Amino acid sequence: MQVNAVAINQLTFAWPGPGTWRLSIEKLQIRRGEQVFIKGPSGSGKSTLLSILAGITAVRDGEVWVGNHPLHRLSASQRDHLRANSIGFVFQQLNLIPYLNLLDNVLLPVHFAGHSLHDYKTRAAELLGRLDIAQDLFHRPASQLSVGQQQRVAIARALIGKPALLIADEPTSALDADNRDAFLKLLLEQSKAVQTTVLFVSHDDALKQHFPRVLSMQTDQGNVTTCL
Ligand SMILES: Nc1ncnc2c1ncn2[C@@H]1O[C@H](COP(=O)(O)OP(=O)(O)OP(=O)(O)O)[C@@H](O)[C@H]1O
Repeated sequence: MQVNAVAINQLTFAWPGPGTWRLSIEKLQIRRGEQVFIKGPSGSGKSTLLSILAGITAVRDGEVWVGNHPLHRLSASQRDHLRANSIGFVFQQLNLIPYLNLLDNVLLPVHFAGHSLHDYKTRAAELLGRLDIAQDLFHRPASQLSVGQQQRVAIARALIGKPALLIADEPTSALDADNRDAFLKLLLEQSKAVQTTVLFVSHDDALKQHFPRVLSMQTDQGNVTTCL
């Protein structure tokens, strides 16, 4: 049976507090291996949706599945476990640890997931090689890398555990057009190589041409966002 990478049914979400904004998604299915561009104006709920899918924000109304894991039924610690084992992240601030060397940065998610680092060292080196990072850089602190190299290390780090899902939140917004396209190409190629489903959020409409599927977050006059 084909299991979706993401399935949402009858989800309604509101942040606690006085705000009127709501997220309402009746049905959304993303197949394994799909590469999806998520767009929407500021405040439309893109980060909220990613936070729900990453299991950081809990849902009470509706169903949210990541693979065959029902996030709506999991405890906070079960969601932490799922996040550490099944989800990779790339953000605009690449969040490399400047004083750790490049290999150790790539291996961080393995460490957090509680796996043996030894088992992943070869894979980290292979991944960095595919991303065109020379071996003599592996033991340099991340702070000594160029921005382009840091981006490639961030891709390697996000994919080291072959996560089911890669969440990319505005990772290209600080880049010029050439760097942006190169980064995106590598991210999509390498995700495909490990069959990771990609959810890529950006304000930049020009990027949607790189993605087979586009989801649009739209907010109506009643301040309710849905995802089409
Ligand atoms: N932690 C929070 N607590 C309360 N309200 C929040 C919180 N985070 C976001 N919101 C509100 O939820 C709504 C959706 O915000 P969200 O950050 O998800 O939008 P976004 O599309 O990611 O915006 P941007 O593109 O500016 O990052 C907004 O009305 C915002 O003010």
